[in-house]
Amino acid sequence: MMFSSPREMPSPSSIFSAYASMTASIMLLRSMAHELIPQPIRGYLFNTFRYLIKPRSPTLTLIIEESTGITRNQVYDAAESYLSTRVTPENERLKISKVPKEKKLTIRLEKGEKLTDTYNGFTLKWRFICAETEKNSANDIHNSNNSISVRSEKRYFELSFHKKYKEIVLDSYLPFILDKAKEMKDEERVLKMHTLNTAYCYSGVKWDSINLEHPSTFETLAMEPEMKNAIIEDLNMFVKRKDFYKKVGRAWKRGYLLYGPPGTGKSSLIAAMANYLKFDIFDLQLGNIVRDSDLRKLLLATANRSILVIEDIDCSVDLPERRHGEGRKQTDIQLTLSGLLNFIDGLWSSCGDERIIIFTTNHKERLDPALLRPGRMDMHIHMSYCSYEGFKILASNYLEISHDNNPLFGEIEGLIEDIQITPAQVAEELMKSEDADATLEGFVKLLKRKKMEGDVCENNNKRENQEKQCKKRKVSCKQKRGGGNSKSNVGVTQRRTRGIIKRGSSL
Ligand SMILES: Nc1ncnc2c1ncn2[C@@H]1O[C@H](COP(=O)(O)OP(=O)(O)OP(=O)(O)O)[C@@H](O)[C@H]1O
Ligand SMILES: [Mg+2]
Repeated sequence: MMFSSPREMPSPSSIFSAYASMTASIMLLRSMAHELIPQPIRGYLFNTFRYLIKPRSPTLTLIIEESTGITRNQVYDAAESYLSTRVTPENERLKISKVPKEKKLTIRLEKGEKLTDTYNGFTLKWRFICAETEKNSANDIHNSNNSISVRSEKRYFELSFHKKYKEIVLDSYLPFILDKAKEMKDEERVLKMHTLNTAYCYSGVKWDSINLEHPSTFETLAMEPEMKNAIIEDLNMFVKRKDFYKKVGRAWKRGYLLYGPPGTGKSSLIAAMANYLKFDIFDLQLGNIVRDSDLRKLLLATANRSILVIEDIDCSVDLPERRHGEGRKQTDIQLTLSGLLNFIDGLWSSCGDERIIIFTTNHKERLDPALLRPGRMDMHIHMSYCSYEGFKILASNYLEISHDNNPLFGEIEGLIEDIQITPAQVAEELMKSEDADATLEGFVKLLKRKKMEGDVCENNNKRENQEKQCKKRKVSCKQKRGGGNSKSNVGVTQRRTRGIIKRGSSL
């Protein structure tokens, strides 16, 4: 269609006639297409045309369905947990529930609820959708008269964000949500302590479990900070090295030997490790196991992500004699600790992941050297008497005081390093009263008293040692003592090394 001059405006009648002729052409084309192009191709062309002319949206929406068909969708479950922590005052309807074993209330979004989250400085919009669907039951397809329609709910999340963040969302934001949800699940997990039930002695022993409610954590544990950090680092390294263990062909396990006097926190450290890793504890009291077959059965019944504890192994190594004394056949007794370790190694290499084994003893020197040789246990941890660092942790836990707000700390620092006092004894002293000053004064008196006793004891030991040395060298001890400056020994005590960690080459 042409206009007489480019400056001339088209008249309404000419616009109308142009529109009419364009519509007529489209109608003609449509009817020709109907005649000439088959239906499926026509549909395809129509959709393509629509796609091409549709205005582009900058937003990408991901649909996260509850199930993948066969199994649950982990992203959905993770998003559900994660979003419960992102609830804002904008939300109007939330679902709240609690089941008996859970510690906390569970919060979930109600259908239709929306949430806005930010990640790396950009915004993401979440919407929870719950759509009701109606399906005919499969059995009734052939029998339309009796067809039963089954109502079901389809639940999913819609996650919308700007398209340019697609990579970040897929590679970083969603993995972050998966990790976060795992962390939350671990936190909520109720840990179990499994002990042997000996009531089944004749039909074999079995595990009984109770909730592990030991409150010990690395924060409450009185230990040298370097030693504590070394243990935490070792545990962190262990849990993240699944692929490494697989690559080098080793069982994914770690062994710790805790040794030291009673009351220095060996059992507390085990509980702290379990609470930190969220691992269950299996407390294997070897004294209650009679047959190898029972031991095998018990070990097979332990779960992954667990700590197998064998306490007081210096007592357990006498097992054969004890059993023999009880009238058991020698053939029943094939258990030595290093034999047990080999056995566990073999078992866990084939069926076990993320296993920790901990032996404790009060007398390391009494242990079978085979157990102590390098490579047997990965870490030897010496739990020793309370140091000043340990005291500070206990004082803060029990009395909520620190060296900044109490002048007696200086005096305690000077005294405690020279005295053999276990953290258990310190804890007991600090629990005596709620009055922090009075408690610390009493504690200082106790340390002074102990120091007096300790000095006498240590000086006596020194004299005995000197005499032994003198005898060896066939020199008269009296002569030497007479010539020496005996005063120099008075009041001098040696500082003990507290908390030694020896690392064996890994198992
Ligand atoms: N290092 C520590 N840090 C904090 N508390 C401790 C520590 N050591 C001991 N305690 C306190 O003393 C109590 C007894 O300690 P624990 O049972 O851990 O000692 P243990 O070394 O296992 O003793 P045993 O050799 O007799 O089994 C604990 O419940 C805890 O209250
Ligand atoms: Mg103990």
